[in-house]
Amino acid sequence: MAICSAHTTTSLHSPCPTVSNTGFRQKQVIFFTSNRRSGRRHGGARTFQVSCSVEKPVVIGLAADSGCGKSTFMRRLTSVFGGAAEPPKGGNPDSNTLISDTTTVICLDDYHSLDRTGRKEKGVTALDPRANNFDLMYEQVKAIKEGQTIEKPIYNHVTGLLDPPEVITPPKIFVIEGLHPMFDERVRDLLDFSIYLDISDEVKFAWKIQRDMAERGHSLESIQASIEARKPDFDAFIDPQKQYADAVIEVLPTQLIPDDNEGKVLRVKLIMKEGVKHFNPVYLFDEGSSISWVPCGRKLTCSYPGIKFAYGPDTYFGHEVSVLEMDGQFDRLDELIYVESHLSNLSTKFYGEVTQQMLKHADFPGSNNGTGLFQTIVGLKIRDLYEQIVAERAGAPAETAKV
Ligand SMILES: Nc1ncnc2c1ncn2[C@@H]1O[C@H](COP(=O)(O)OP(=O)(O)OP(=O)(O)O)[C@@H](O)[C@H]1O
Ligand SMILES: O=C(CO)[C@H](O)[C@H](O)COP(=O)(O)O
Repeated sequence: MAICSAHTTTSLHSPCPTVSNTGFRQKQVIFFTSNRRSGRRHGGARTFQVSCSVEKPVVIGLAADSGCGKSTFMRRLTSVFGGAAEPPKGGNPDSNTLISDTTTVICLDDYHSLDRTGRKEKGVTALDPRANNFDLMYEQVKAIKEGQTIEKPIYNHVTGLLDPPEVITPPKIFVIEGLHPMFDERVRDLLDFSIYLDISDEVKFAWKIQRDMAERGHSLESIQASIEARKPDFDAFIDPQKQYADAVIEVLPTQLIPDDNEGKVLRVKLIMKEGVKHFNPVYLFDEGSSISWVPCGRKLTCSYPGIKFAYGPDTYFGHEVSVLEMDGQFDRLDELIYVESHLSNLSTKFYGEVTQQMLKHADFPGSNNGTGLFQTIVGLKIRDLYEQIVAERAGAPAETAKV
């Protein structure tokens, strides 16, 4: 079993033992501290007493712009593993980290090297690599992957300052989510699986308005200005990461309503890279064929503008991919079972698990459309990938369900 949990005393840089060991060991912790005013930081090693064991975390990267559904996706992923995720107990109330029994999700905003004032003074956005410490990101993700405990900085979104670091111990599944998980080649190479949430400008705008106007009291003009100010850096540093992703969830305006500008009905594509170890793309009806399917009728209730699925092979940044697409939205979530029964390679443990997950989180954004459906499916694929990696390490073939 994997987890190295930190206590508060003890020794130096030793990896977890190579045999299962539930006793305490002394261990080096890689950390960085920062000066709130200057944004300058220094690093070092502190020693902790830790309990170690052999299993090393599987590392997942999730990239997207701010406000594009990363937190919602993470809640769906954690739920697939059966637990609820919470901030570290007794830690900084403004921590960005979420921990469940199986997963630890860290937010890469914590590797901002410049605080809000520092960025303003230097005239750079948080998306600019110069505002982020990729060396530390790499060292700490690598350390976690090797089973070591780290002391990770915290970027406080409430104050805009860099807070004192928090201790992160290696979980079974370590998720790094944020703006740049695939930007730095060294970090990218540590990922066992990567996902990019590709939200089109029109949809991003609609979601931002919904959240920032309704929930945060921002004006329409300020939301528009903030999106436009970020756009050059988004195009230069964030968007190109999608070429490296093993799965991309692309969210576009519907094609079912001519000239739709409401952004409520969505066309969502799940782009799955072929040939990725431990990842078999989902397919509709017949693997490798090109399919167009309108399921509305006796088994699926559809009000205007209906629902349309498509599936087929394609290329994406020179890679062979399979693409599953859903345009439209569900009227009745319980009827999703009809769609689920026509999909294969879902990596569910039992018939209807996708539908069950979707019903469980019917109140999450996107539960009535392809965003929720594909996020749930990717969550199941990650569970499958994790189980295969663990079984491989143990020298046994994974007992994975391929419903
Ligand atoms: N699938 C979806 N359908 C509709 N709206 C969505 C969807 N996903 C997210 N949103 C909207 O976007 C907002 C942000 O979602 P979420 O908090 O999951 O994104 P995030 O990427 O974690 O944001 P941030 O990085 O700013 O914390 C939600 O409050 C909701 O308004
Ligand atoms: O792009 C972002 C990722 O979440 C944020 O804008 C960035 O982290 C800066 O945060 P804040 O706006 O709170 O200073």
